[in-house]
Amino acid sequence: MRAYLEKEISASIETKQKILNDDALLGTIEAAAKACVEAYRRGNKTLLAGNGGSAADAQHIAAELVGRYGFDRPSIPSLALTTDTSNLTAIGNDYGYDKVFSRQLEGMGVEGDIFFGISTSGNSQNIVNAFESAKAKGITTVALVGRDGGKMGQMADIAIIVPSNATPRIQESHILIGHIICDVIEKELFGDGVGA
Ligand SMILES: O=C(CO)[C@@H](O)[C@H](O)[C@H](O)[C@H](O)COP(=O)(O)O
Ligand SMILES: [Zn+2]
Repeated sequence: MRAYLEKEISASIETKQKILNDDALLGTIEAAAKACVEAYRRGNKTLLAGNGGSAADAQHIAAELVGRYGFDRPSIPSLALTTDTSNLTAIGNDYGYDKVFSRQLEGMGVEGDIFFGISTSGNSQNIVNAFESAKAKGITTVALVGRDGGKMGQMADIAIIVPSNATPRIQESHILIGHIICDVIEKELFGDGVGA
């Protein structure tokens, strides 16, 4: 058992070490954080969606922004499209599960917003559809994905592709990256900034 636990923890660290060593990948995280800061400065918001564990990540990130991440400051607008069971069940029932995020995005997203689609495969159809709706509305798309990036990695304005094929390892890196982006947004908008 102990050896197995050590192997799993090492695999998580190795995935994060690969991110740290990948200059281009760090550049995509930086680009996403900058896009969010610029969107907030012009009065826009962020929207997020994912399935399963990635739904939890979407909600977690939105809550860091609306509530607080590291220090007290005004609320930062962010909406997870995974939380309203009336929307999810009505849209799923009437239009199909593959429309549960795109329909909400069409109703609540406005030009200049940022939409984060979170998926380990990059191929969840409800997020692929939401990316199409986002593009039609002038909403910037950020893919937080893994493996080869999937369809979302090809479609997104900014594709953050975690270098792993293991779903849990990809998710662990997604929340690390999500936390860092929240931290940068908070410090750039209401703190001393994070430097160049
Ligand atoms: O958290 C996990 C597995 O670690 C699961 O709940 C997982 O998120 C679900 O199977 C998702 O439906 C997978 O979708 P995706 O990451 O390919 O978009
Ligand atoms: Zn999981």
